[in-house]
Amino acid sequence: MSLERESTRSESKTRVLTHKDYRVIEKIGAGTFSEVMKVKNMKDGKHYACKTIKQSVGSVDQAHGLREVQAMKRLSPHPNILQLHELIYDKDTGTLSLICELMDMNIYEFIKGRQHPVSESKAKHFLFQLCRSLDHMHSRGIFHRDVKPENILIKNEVLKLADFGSCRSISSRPPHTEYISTRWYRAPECLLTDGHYSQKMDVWSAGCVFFEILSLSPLFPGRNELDQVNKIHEVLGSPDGTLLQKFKQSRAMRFDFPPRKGCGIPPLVPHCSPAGLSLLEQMLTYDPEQRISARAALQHTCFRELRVAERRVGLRRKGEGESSNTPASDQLWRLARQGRRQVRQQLKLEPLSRRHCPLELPKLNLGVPAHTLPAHTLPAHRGSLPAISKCHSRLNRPKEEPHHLKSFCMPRALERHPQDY
Ligand SMILES: Nc1ncnc2c1ncn2[C@@H]1O[C@H](COP(=O)(O)OP(=O)(O)OP(=O)(O)O)[C@@H](O)[C@H]1O
Repeated sequence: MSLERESTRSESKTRVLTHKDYRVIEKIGAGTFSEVMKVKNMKDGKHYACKTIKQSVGSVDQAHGLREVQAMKRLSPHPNILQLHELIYDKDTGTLSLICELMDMNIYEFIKGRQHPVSESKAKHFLFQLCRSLDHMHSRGIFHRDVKPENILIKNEVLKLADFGSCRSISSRPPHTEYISTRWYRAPECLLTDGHYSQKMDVWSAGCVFFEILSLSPLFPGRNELDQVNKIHEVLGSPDGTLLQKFKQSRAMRFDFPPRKGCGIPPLVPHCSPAGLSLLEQMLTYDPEQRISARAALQHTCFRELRVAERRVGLRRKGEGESSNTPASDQLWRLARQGRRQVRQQLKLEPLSRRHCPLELPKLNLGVPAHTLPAHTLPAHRGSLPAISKCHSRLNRPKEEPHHLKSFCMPRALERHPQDY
């Protein structure tokens, strides 16, 4: 078997190597479109994750054109983006494998079967890193479109966003016709418009993930798209007339919701601090234009301790000439924990008016082309959950509807059963 390996850094070099370069240790994950194995590099002795794409790829050029590969190359290196080490392409079978850094587990695995809630400081530390990865991505003109616990990987308190197979260029103009995002994490604009959504959809999904880490159950576990909208309205209420009108303008079919008041988010996470709740509510704002951006989220009061700790790590690193052995994120978390009591006391002393939630618009760097394979080689949608995922709540995690359901069934269902809302 001849395999071609291309370093992701020097794209011009292609060399033939044998399968002996990597030894498979065990299977660690599977998705609809890939299988992921833990492998050992026989040369450097290090362990990696090898993601083998199920669909065959026609050529090395096509492999480099895959949006997942393009996005990983464009976004790396970043402390919160999964690092692509190299690509391995088997000419004979058209099999493509992405050799990536190895992580311990995904966020779903981290929370499933837990008896005790994750502390808010830990959940915030994860969310901070997730917002950093999204801000980085959005500022480079790409949005992810499938942020969910299974696509967020962790190792030693460090979080990395993974699975860039659904990502899209921010500069590509809506309507987006592909079927995207996993139902429970799908933003209202994705559910209620014909593809008129943008990077704020990632912020919604991240808000759902934050809630899930805090409460150990999904916030909007819809059984289908119609039920998904219903679940959102149970909590947030139905959108007001102006917003509804805005959504309707970008949907071919008619839909109406009788006014409904939701229960709100606070009773669902009674243990969450006011600052945590404030950020959660801003991330889960129905109107994408009013929803906080990833960049503004990073400046939220909720992350003040982490920002302070980050500055301290930065200063310490500078002082040590960047030679610390402890990962920055570990140090950050430890420092944040140390400083928490101090900050809590400060917060008690501060007048309420100072606990504001600053808003700021993201700087978007437009113009990243979306690289896609021809339709016959690229899967039409990438929304389903990995086979290894098991139900951790009373409901099964969602299996995705086929593409045609997105286009036709949802509006008809809404028209036929407006009383459901
Ligand atoms: N670098 C890694 N380190 C450790 N585990 C990983 C790594 N990459 C992927 N995994 C595991 O494999 C699972 C599937 O990976 P991934 O989501 O990238 O595949 P996919 O086929 O694109 O999935 P999907 O069906 O969501 O599109 C992840 O949820 C994770 O548990």
